[in-house]
This record gives sequence, structure tokens and C-alpha cells, in this order.
Amino acid sequence: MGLNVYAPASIGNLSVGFDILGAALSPIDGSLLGDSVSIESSTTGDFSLQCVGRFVDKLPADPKQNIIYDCYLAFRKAMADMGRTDEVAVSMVLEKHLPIGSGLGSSASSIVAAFYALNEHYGKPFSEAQLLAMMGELEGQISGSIHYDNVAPCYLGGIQLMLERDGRISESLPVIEDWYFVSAYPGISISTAEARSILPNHYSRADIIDHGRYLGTFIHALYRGDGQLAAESIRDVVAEPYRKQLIPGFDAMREQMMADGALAVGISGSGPSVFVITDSKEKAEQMHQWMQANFIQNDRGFSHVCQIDTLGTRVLEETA
Ligand SMILES: Nc1ncnc2c1ncn2[C@@H]1O[C@H](COP(=O)(O)OP(=O)(O)OP(=O)(O)O)[C@@H](O)[C@H]1O
Ligand SMILES: N[C@@H](CCO)C(=O)O
Repeated sequence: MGLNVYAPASIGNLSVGFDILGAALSPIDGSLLGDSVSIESSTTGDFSLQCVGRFVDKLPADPKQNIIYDCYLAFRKAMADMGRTDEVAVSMVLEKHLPIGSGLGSSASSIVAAFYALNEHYGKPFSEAQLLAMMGELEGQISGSIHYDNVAPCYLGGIQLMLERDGRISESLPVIEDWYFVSAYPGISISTAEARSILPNHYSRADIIDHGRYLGTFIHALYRGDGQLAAESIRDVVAEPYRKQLIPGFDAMREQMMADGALAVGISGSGPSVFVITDSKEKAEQMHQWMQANFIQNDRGFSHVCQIDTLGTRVLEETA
């Protein structure tokens, strides 16, 4: 029996909770924005990985350099640690729909889809919390430090706040139902590790106070269902001032979106994708058109009108 698992794109940080907030995205036109992984028992007795999809060309040529293989090794080791050593190897297919270094949680999407598929295939040996811990570790291998703000929303859906306590890595926050997100990827790539390395090691007292106030107000406003206040609190003093120089046309885009009635504008994860929040579907469609005409740099770029994906990672198909 085989399975096909889909893991949605995500916005790390949400511009107000660096490394500790993230949201999963779902295009409102019903299309899928995320990687998927198919899995079945190997007929040769060896692990195999085949990669297909629009953004496959920038993946490492050797499947054993793909993060999916590291997920498989980590999963098998964890199973061996619980005494399961005689399991049959698997054949996996990765459909790579998220561009690498996009700010859409591309590696997270592959990692989460892979672990979820492995867990389903081997009869769910691990709990949600155990899987999330493994996902975070693998994401940390790629970007240089463990952060869950892509893997947690990608896996669990919704808006996630990282608690990072034993067994409670992440918890869901309330979602503002009438928020529309325009998510635009300009078509260039930014390495997460590099985008982290340009951030300051120290912040001023004023920045720390502002950051605490914006984040506290944001979470308070979500619990009150006050979308206006929540969106107004989306202000980034930690990353945007330093990272926006890596994104061509960022300031002009922000100015245009605010003039067009955006409630908030920010960098998606470590960029170069950006997100815009509005409470009007019509405005979101207009902003999406503007992004396509003005922000996207080449034919690899794209834009989508999305809402929060509350389902998270799921099985799309089971085959006999
Ligand atoms: N399945 C995979 N998906 C994405 N990246 C992979 C995968 N397998 C290996 N890699 C490697 O991992 C690195 C991912 O880099 P990085 O963390 O900057 O990108 P990302 O996770 O795609 O970024 P973002 O979260 O901004 O979308 C690249 O060097 C890429 O070649
Ligand atoms: N929180 C991470 C997300 C990376 O996608 C960062 O901004 O570096």
C-alpha cells in the first residue's frame, strides 16, 4: 500500500515573532502550495528517492544529499532505538513545488511531509510531539540552528506559537477568519543560513521593548478576535530592517501595499517572499495582480491569494 502526503507552505516569524511564530498557507483558488511525498515499501530492499516537480532543478543531484534521506535515516534510527530493527526499506517520491530559499518554508515542507509519510507507513510509532522534535532537528541541520516556526505550522496548520517546553513545542493561536494573505515569491533565492548571519548579535533596549510590546499586543488581539489591532502590531524590529536590502523593490512594494489598504506587510521567513494581509478578498486580488506585474522578477516567481491553512499536513491519497 502507498500513501501521498502533502505539507503546506508557511510564513516563518510573521514579522512579529522571530523564530517563535509561524502560519500555514492555503491558496483560496484550491491549488496546493507545498511539497508532497509518496511512500511505499521498497521492492528491491534498498531505500530509493525520486524527485520531480517544478522546482526540482535546484535540489542536490544526489538523492542521498536530499534532506528527505536524512529524515529517513533519523526516523529509522529512532525506530531502532525502540527495538524495531527488521523493518523493510521504503521507496519515496518527492514532488518539489516550493522553491529552495524562498521564505515559504521549502525545506520544512519536505521534512514534514517525509516524517509524516514515514510515520504513517510504519504504523505511527511516534507521537505528534516526538515527530515535531525530529522535524525541528532536521530543519536545524540545514539552517544552522533549531527553529520550529516553519515546521510547526506546516505540520499542525494554523498560526503556531513556539513554547519549546518538554512535550509542548508549539501551540495553536486563534485565527482571524477574514484575513487574506497575498504571498509573493519574486523568483530569486536567499539562503536561510546567510539571512540569519547578517542579523545583529545584540539589539538595543528600545528594540527589545518594542518587540515585546508588538508581540504581546499581537497575541492579545488574536485572543480578542481584533484583527485590526493584531495586524497593526505586525512590526518587525528584529529582521526586516537588516534583511529588506536583500529583496529588490521591498520598500516600494511596502509603500504601494499600504497605500492600497494593506493591514500589514512583511518578509515571509527569511525572504525573499513577502506577505501582505488585508481583510478584503477584492483588495487581495488587486494586490496579487500588482505583485505579478511589479514585484516578481522572473518566470520562477509567483503570487497567490491565501488564507490560513488550518489542516496542516495530510494524506492526499492512498493507493492499493
Ligand atoms: N528536499 C529539500 N528541500 C529543500 N532544500 C533541500 C532539500 N534537500 C536538500 N536541500 C538543501 O537544503 C538547503 C535549504 O536551504 P535553506 O534553508 O536556505 O532553504 P529553504 O528551507 O528552502 O528556505 P525557506 O525556508 O526560506 O523556504 C539547500 O542547500 C538545499 O539544497
Ligand atoms: N525564523 C527563521 C525562518 C526561516 O525561514 C528566520 O527568519 O531565520
